Amino acid sequence: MTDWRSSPFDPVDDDDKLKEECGVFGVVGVSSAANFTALGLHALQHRGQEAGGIVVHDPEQGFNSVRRFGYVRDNFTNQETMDMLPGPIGIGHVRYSTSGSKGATAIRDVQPFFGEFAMGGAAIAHNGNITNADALRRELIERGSIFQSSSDSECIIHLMARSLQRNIPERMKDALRRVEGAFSIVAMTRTKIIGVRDPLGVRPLVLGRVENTDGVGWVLSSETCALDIIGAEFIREIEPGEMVVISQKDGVTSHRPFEQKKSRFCIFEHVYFSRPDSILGGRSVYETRENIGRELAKEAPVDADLVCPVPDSGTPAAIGYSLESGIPYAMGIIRNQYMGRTFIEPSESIRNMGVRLKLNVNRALVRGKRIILVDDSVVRGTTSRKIKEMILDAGAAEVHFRIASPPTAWPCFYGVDTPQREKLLAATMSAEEMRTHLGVDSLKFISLDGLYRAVGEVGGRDPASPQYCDACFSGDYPVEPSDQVLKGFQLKAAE
Ligand SMILES: O=P(O)(O)OC[C@H]1O[C@H](OP(=O)(O)OP(=O)(O)O)[C@H](O)[C@@H]1O
Ligand SMILES: NC(=O)CC[C@H](N)C(=O)O
Ligand code: SF4
Ligand SMILES: [Mg+2]
Repeated sequence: MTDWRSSPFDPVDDDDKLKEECGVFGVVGVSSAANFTALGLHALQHRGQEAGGIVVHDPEQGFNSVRRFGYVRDNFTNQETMDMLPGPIGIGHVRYSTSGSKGATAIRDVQPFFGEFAMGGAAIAHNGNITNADALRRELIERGSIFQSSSDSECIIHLMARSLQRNIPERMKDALRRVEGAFSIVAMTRTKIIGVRDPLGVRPLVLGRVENTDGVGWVLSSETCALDIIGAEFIREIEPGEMVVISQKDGVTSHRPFEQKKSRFCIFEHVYFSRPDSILGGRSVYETRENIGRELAKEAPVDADLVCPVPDSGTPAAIGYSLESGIPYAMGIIRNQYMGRTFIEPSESIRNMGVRLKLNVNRALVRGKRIILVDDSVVRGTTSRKIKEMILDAGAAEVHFRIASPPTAWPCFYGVDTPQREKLLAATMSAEEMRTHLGVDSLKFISLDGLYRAVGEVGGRDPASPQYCDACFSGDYPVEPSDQVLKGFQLKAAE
């Protein structure tokens, strides 16, 4: 196996799932920024369940922070903790690691990160992944930086420290011009929150406005679902390559620190990561997923009795498939609501058990029926293989898998923790080999063009200049993952 991920700074590859990413949130101009941030992070919990943190600033008590492993609801609901976080301005982060330590192993890698500069303190929360982080870290360490964590995101703080600019937003601009890869960042100073998206806008970030007893407050969030929970109004998306600097006094100012580029938003946000009640690119994620299901039904029809989703993320696509095909929709698999979005399993047997703990077949419904199972993705095939066994055990006559994304054949280096390439089913098997491996009657994936049509690109994917990042399907990386290439990762062109 190629050891293209190993470096002293890399995590141990102990996990096999395509996991979520991180969620970032910030607010200014409210009486208790920590309460708003805790609510916002709770709404973004699907983006990261390993750990969460909040940093606030209060004119009298200065900066304070709490960073903990686990869920927001367990860490940021008790009064004692919240009393430690006073102030009208704050930012927060929920983490799924892509770099540095994984899981609940090193609290020092939990964000937001904080730095004290000549002009005052600043904290940053980062969603994404820096593709030249190893190179930057080496350079910074050689020049005297003392790192506190093993996270890629910490490089930004050190780059800011080395900048000669006189204020924090300008130092951030300097720092981020050196950073490659994907970043949606929410940062704060004593009086301002700052939101930035990388030039390609790979990760989402939105701006909201919240009226409260203290007047008008401003909010930055990974997704709009976190605006809803605090009663904030969705104003707009932060644009790719844009930096907004927001204070209660001056409102929102927009800056363009980078050279303008054509955007390459992550197409998988539409398929899986974002919450279905969020708005992305002017459209509800739910609506897009239903469209994906409709496209899939057009591309890959099959005669069957029932369309059943693999809950939760397969549900809207299954509804779309059913509406388009006219085959009735049914809840053939029931999800245990007490299981988190992703069950992190250390071994194959526990992994299989994880699927059983989370999903169960509705036996009475599927017996003797030809079932179409719709899921959003097949990564390693653990979920699909187990579900197929369970549904055949329950007496289904046929099982047809329909997948709402193309085969995942390449790792993501932009903020989603994917297994090594060798562990991705589609990296080593053709669609027919995967069908045999999973032991199903048929297996079809939506085409890349079909997916583009479903997200609103009527002409499909423009191969000369793709409208989205789709590297995990196409191997076409919009930013070269330079650290990985140095460690031996083979790009498609090199194969
Ligand atoms: O092929 P695999 O390696 O099994 O990975 C693919 C599965 O993982 C995800 O589900 P997950 O259970 O993580 O989250 P969900 O509840 O949001 O669907 C995804 O929705 C697929 O069902
Ligand atoms: N998923 C993410 O966006 C992770 C952010 C950052 N790279 C970390 O590992 O903490
Ligand atoms: S590689 Fe896939 S998951 Fe990663 S940013 Fe691109 S489309 Fe999204
Ligand atoms: Mg799933």
